[in-house]
Parts: sequence; C-alpha cells; structure tokens
Amino acid sequence: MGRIICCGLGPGDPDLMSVRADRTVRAASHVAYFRKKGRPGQARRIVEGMLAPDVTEYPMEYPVTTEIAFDSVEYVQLLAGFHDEWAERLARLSRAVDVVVLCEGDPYFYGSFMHLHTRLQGRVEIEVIAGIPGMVGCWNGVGQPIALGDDVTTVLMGTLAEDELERHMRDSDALVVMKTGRNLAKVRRALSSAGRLDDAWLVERGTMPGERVVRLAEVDGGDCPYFAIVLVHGKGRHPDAAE
Ligand SMILES: C[C@@]1(CC(=O)O)C2=NC(=C\c3[nH]c(c(CCC(=O)O)c3CC(=O)O)Cc3[nH]c(c(CC(=O)O)c3CCC(=O)O)/C=C3\N/C(=C\2)[C@@H](CCC(=O)O)[C@]3(C)CC(=O)O)/[C@H]1CCC(=O)O
Ligand SMILES: C[S@@+](CC[C@H](N)C(=O)[O-])C[C@H]1O[C@@H](n2cnc3c(N)ncnc32)[C@H](O)[C@@H]1O
Repeated sequence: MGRIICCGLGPGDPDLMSVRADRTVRAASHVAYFRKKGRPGQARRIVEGMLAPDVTEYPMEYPVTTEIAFDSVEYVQLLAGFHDEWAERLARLSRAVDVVVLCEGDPYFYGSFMHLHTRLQGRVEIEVIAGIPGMVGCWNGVGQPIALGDDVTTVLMGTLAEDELERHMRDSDALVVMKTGRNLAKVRRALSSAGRLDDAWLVERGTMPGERVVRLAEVDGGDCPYFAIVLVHGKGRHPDAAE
C-alpha cells in the first residue's frame, strides 16, 4: 500500500524549499502536479532539475481557468469532474506506489490540493509537507515587517466582491490580497475607497524568475499575472512597537 505525499514547495525559489521537501522530491518515482493547459506549471518549474531520470510524471491539466466565469454552473461542474477523475487516478496509483503531489507554497493554505484532499481523506494515507506560503516570499521581497505590535492581518482573495474587499480593508491593519490577476483594477478601487492605496505594494512572481516589486499606485494598467499579491504593511501600536 502506497501513500499520497503532498509536498509544499515554498513560494518559488527552489532554495526556499524545506529539507524534507527537497529529500521527498528527489526520491520520488511518481510525481503529479497541476498546470494550465499549454504551460509547464509553476510547481513543476520549481523542481526542474531535481527529479530522478526515471520518474513518471502526471500533469493534471485544468480544463479551464479564466475561459469561463468561475462562479458559473459550467465551471463548477467541469472542475468537480476534473477533481473527481484525478482523485480516482491517484487513489488507484497509490495502492501500489507512493505518489508525490507537488504544490506551490503551503498545501493547506488555499492550495489546489485541498480539492483532492477532501476526496481522498480516509481512503488513502496522506502526508502533507509544510511549505513557506507565497505571501511570505512576497513580503520578504518588499523588505519591511508586514505586521507588528497589535496589528490585525487579513488575507483577502481578489475574487471577492468590491464592497467586501473595501470593508475588510478598512477594518484591518496589515493586508494581503491574493488572486489579484484580472481582479487588480477592482482591488485597486477598493484600496482607494478604504484610503489604503498609497501604502500598497504589488509583488508579481515573488521569489520566482521575473519577480517585480512596485508601489501599486505607480502601476499602469489594470492587469497583472495570476501569481501576484498586493500587500499593505501594518504600522504597529506606535512607531517603535516591534516585538
Ligand atoms: C477561476 C479562478 C478563480 C479563483 O482564483 O478563485 C481560479 N483560477 C483562476 C485563474 C488562473 N488560474 C491559473 C492561471 C494560469 C496561471 C499561469 O499559468 O500563469 C490563471 C490565470 C489565467 O488563466 O489567465 C492556474 C492555476 N490555478 C490554480 C493553480 C494551482 C495553485 O495555485 O496551487 C494554478 C497554477 C497552475 C500552474 O502552475 O500552471 C488553482 C486554482 N485556481 C482556482 C480558480 C481554484 C479552483 C476553483 C475552486 O476553488 O473551486 C484553484 C484550484 C485553487 C484556488 O485558486 O483557490 C481564477 C480566475 C480569476 C480571475 O477571474 O481572474
Ligand atoms: C491557489 S493560491 C495558492 C496559494 C499557495 N498554496 C500558497 O501557500 O501561497 C494562488 C495564489 O497565491 C498567490 N501566490 C502564491 N505564490 C505566489 C508568489 N510566489 N508570488 C506572488 N503570488 C503568489 C497568488 O495570489 C495566486 O493567485
């Protein structure tokens, strides 16, 4: 009986992978990972050069990402079918061998593996290896403390409605906005209404090749890559409140 090992790979730079993840990836004989059709996949890219020469790879290609609305019935059905199918394939495979599923960042933190985890839990032995979340790599790239003292930190998804975003932005000190991508213009308007735009940073592809760190107010255009995060740093209780 094999296991499914979901391996958190950290934010992008392979040097930021844990020792356990490094060891697991190098020893793997069967490796699965998500990717957009026609692209190599971020998780696969992180482990480039680390896989054994005789490894068997299972790219799990999303049937859609942004081609149709993510809240449409069709999108939900397509993704549910896709996740069902891969959960079955991995369950079958893991009867004979260990399968390593690659996951960017930390698997339990908005990771795509959660959709397989809910389908496989209790049926197959699962191990999840912790990884540094993408947002940690991003705030490291800005080079300032994200939160200190009594700061409340809120993690938001850019896919939320504009009024929801604005409400949370007003109520929190430090902010992390993930899934910015095509939602960047909306995130920007919400920050502006909440009076936080001038303090916001945009980090594209944090710790990955092509990383870009800029003040959001200085960005032209309303679009950015899917792998991008907006940050607003907390200011702490008072200027010297760092603990
Ligand atoms: C629809 C949408 C809504 C949303 O984000 O909620 C959404 N993905 C969108 C865009 C998008 N996704 C990807 C690209 C290409 C990036 C590139 O290749 O550059 C683009 C952009 C594009 O296609 O242009 C690829 C991708 N997607 C995921 C991973 C894996 C990972 O990140 O672990 C990878 C990397 C694969 C790789 O490495 O190749 C994971 C997830 N994507 C989901 C949804 C979640 C399932 C739905 C659910 O929760 O039921 C799930 C499973 C988990 C989650 O995100 O929570 C959003 C539209 C937002 C908008 O409207 O702008
Ligand atoms: C499905 S979530 C996956 C989160 C991942 N499990 C983690 O721990 O960071 C995808 C979102 O994470 C964010 N993200 C993850 N890694 C990133 C990085 N290195 N640079 C910028 N954004 C990143 C982006 O906002 C992207 O839309």
